[in-house]
Amino acid sequence: MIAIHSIFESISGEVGFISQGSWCTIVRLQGCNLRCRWCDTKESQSIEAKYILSIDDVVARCKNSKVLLTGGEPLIQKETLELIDYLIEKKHFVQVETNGSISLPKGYLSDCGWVVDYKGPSSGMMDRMPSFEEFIDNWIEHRVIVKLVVDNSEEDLEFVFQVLSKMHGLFQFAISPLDAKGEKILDIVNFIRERDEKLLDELIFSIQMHKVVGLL
Ligand SMILES: Nc1nc2[nH]cc(C(=O)O)c2c(=O)[nH]1
Ligand code: SF4
Ligand SMILES: [Mg+2]
Repeated sequence: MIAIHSIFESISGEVGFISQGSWCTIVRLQGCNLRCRWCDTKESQSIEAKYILSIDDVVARCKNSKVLLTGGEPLIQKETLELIDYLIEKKHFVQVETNGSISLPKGYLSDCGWVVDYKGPSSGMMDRMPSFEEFIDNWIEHRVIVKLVVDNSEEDLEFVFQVLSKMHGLFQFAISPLDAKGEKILDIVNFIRERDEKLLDELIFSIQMHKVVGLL
């Protein structure tokens, strides 16, 4: 059984393995171990679930061939791995958004794409992140985009530079500015360009398309 906040159809609104702008089924899992200052899904933080469903039931409700698992934090429930495996067995393409604080069990591999946050200063959750070494060790064998949700404050910009300096070449990186429409992207581009222009080659800049168009 698995705790679910909601299952709905929407646009894949952010950077990921399901192309931004594609229609997909979104499964929002209930419960999160973090409390980011700027969380945009506070209703999914509590572990009190509206729905406790069987894995079969969740899969039956995934109408689209593309399924995006988000939260909350999907990896606080061990059943999530079972859900991923079963969706893949049923021929869905699966993308999981996870907050970066939780490691996968050793030896667990799957065909899903992972969008893994590494939380920076503005989240207030940096102390919950693993070291860069642990993070690399956990994710290096998986299909991963590392997502940095940041604003254009000096400390967030410095953080972006530190993460890219330590882990560049190992993952694809995405920068998702805190304003859904991306007005801060230009400041972030200019900052990185001044520090080390080559780092821009590894970056995807993302806005939150579902919010821009007014979808859930
Ligand atoms: N990638 C991605 N696409 C989304 N589309 C709608 C979302 C939502 O949070 O409602 C969402 C989300 O959380 N992530
Ligand atoms: S990890 Fe995600 S769901 Fe959890 S508090 Fe942070 S933004 Fe909200
Ligand atoms: Mg979201």
